Amino acid sequence: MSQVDLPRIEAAITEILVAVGEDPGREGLKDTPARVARAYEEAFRGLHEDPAELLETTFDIGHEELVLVRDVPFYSMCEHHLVPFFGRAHIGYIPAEGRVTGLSKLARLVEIYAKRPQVQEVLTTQVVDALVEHLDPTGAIVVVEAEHLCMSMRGVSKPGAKTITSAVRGQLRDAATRSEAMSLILHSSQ
Ligand SMILES: Nc1nc2c(ncn2[C@@H]2O[C@H](COP(=O)(O)OP(=O)(O)OP(=O)(O)O)[C@@H](O)[C@H]2O)c(=O)[nH]1
Ligand SMILES: [Zn+2]
Repeated sequence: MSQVDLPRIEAAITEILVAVGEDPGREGLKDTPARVARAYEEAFRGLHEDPAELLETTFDIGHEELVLVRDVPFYSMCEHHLVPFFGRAHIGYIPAEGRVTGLSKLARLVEIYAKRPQVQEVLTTQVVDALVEHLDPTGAIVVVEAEHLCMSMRGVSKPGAKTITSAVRGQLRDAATRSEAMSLILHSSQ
């Protein structure tokens, strides 16, 4: 069973359509509330996913240097306007005692926090703090670059403006290590 109250979303969307002056009974809109409910279920599914479970399995390969997965695309929903913000996340960490997680898990971790009503700064720190809490790495870094549709399609109307946020923990706060990670990340943006 879905953990999301789909009928409640459907009723709310019907109300919104009426409120903006539309006819929710017309042909093109009759399935829209149900479609939007399913789309919201997908857009907010991270609320029901557990990062502890995701990062439960680690394996020891004796690697104690930086591991960085860059250019992980994501789509999230701005919690102020409920419109998308989207871009790329870069996730790096220095494994403690050689214990690493699967590379895909780093991208899945971004998904867990992106698929929620969100602000970019919080997305960035939640991902880095989950790495620290569940992998206990020597260091961790997360950089997020995104375009916010609430700034592009409405309001200030500045399409193309990019917001960049970063969060660093542990040894990656040291200038040399941080600069190595940042140069690998920036290289990807060329
Ligand atoms: N810091 C931060 N701000 C965000 C994010 N997403 C949207 N915002 C901002 O949230 C603010 C909300 O401002 P309000 O004045 O309450 O809302 P508003 O009248 O719709 O503001 P405008 O977007 O300027 O029209 C706006 O400045 C948005 O640009 C985010 O991820 N981080
Ligand atoms: Zn917004």
